[in-house]
Amino acid sequence: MSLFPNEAALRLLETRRSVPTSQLAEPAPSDAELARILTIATRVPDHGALSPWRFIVFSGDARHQVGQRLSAVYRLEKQDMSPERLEKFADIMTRVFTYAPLVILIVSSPAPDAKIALLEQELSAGAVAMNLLNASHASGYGAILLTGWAAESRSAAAIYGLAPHEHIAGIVHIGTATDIPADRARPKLADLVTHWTAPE
Ligand SMILES: Cc1cc2nc3c(=O)[nH]c(=O)nc-3n(C[C@H](O)[C@H](O)[C@H](O)COP(=O)(O)O)c2cc1C
Repeated sequence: MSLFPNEAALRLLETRRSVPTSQLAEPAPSDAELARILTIATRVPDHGALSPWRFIVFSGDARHQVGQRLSAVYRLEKQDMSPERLEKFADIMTRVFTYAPLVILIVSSPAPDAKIALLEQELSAGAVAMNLLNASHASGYGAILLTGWAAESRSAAAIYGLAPHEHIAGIVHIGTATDIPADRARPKLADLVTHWTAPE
């Protein structure tokens, strides 16, 4: 017996693609839509039911305010860069959370003393990211998962208030797509799938 066969859901999964931040505009999901998207995002395989992830949401002015702080610590962290490059990238950091109207950090927050392997907990955070992208798509919004310095730097992590054992699994930018981007070439299944058979 199937729980919930749904051709429309399959079509939805088949059509999801990332929307570049340059094509993400207002409006963002409403608070109610966002609550539903995030609830769906948490519906993931999670060995030990640890919920080893959490979200930090940036909207409105908070996106500019965090950008100012990111830019300041970027300047401190990258003092070996040439002045021109430093200026260029520090300026980008002021804007890096403002391209889309809504930005969500997925924080991998593994339970420090759990018996479940760290990799399994981090994979669960990856599953959260994927569900978040699909739920955004199903809600009629465009989204993309990005990383980069703002996701990797420990100075940036301090700005978000991460604990030492936490990491950014991804930064998801969400908005209304101004255009439907062309799909990229997808991997050929035949290159990826083998069927194991027992040796003779
Ligand atoms: C963990 C992770 C981090 C990523 N970081 C970036 C990034 O910083 N910049 C980027 O252009 N794409 C990044 N990507 C790729 C995009 O999220 C996306 O997969 C790609 O644009 C292809 O789009 P698709 O989702 O339609 O396949 C990342 C993907 C993953 C899984």
